[in-house]
Amino acid sequence: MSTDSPLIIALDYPSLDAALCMADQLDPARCRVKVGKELFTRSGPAVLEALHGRGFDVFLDLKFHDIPNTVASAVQAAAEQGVWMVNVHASGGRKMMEAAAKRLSDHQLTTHLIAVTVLTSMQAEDLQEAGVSATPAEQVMRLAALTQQSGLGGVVCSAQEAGQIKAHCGNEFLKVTPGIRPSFAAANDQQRIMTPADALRAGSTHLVVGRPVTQAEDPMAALAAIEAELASV
Ligand SMILES: O=C(O)c1cc(=O)[nH]c(=O)n1[C@@H]1O[C@H](COP(=O)(O)O)[C@@H](O)[C@H]1O
Repeated sequence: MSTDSPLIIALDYPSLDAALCMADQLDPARCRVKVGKELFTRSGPAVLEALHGRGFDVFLDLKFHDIPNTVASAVQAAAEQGVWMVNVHASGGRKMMEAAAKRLSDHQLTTHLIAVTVLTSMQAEDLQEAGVSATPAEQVMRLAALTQQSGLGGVVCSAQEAGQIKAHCGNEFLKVTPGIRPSFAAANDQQRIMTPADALRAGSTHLVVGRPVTQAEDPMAALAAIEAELASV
């Protein structure tokens, strides 16, 4: 099943059971789900099978970053398990991204391949410490352009950069934005944040939401509040 909703719920849980407990409250017609490093490392591919069996589109968020052949093979392995979307780190460079994109097209695999630009938990001083003198916005734009030139279909960025990416890379290029924080939620470890409605207005094509829903006292009420906010855009 696919959905028109831009929402992707991050199932950041320490076990398959906990993730499926949340998934069973969600509706695949109203959102997609994301499987990240903790859950996948604990559960393995079983979680993908379980979520696909429940009708969800799955974003496998393992942020591959390695030599071109290794990343291409990992992306192929993900796509062959039927995931809707998979990601790599754009800072792995053009050759790595081109190899991954080529591997999917050589095997007629239609999984969306996107690249993380600058993590939403980072701000200017974090980049400087890592030897990058550009501002987060400049670095995101540089990596988004490189991602598009390398043949990928979109990026992970913060919603604060989505508008500029839309202007330079077009409407079709996906802007998947974590760091979404409704007014009722805490920022946690996120730095470059935006509310759901503002993120959609800014040009995000997909909104990744984790703790504001999964750690809420009433997750379904939190999700409904976010949906109501998005309906007003
Ligand atoms: O690739 C990602 O999904 C990602 C990239 C990024 O820059 N920032 C980011 O937060 N994420 C993921 O998005 C989710 C955000 O979760 P919350 O902060 O709980 O809403 C987590 O699963 C992160 O791993």
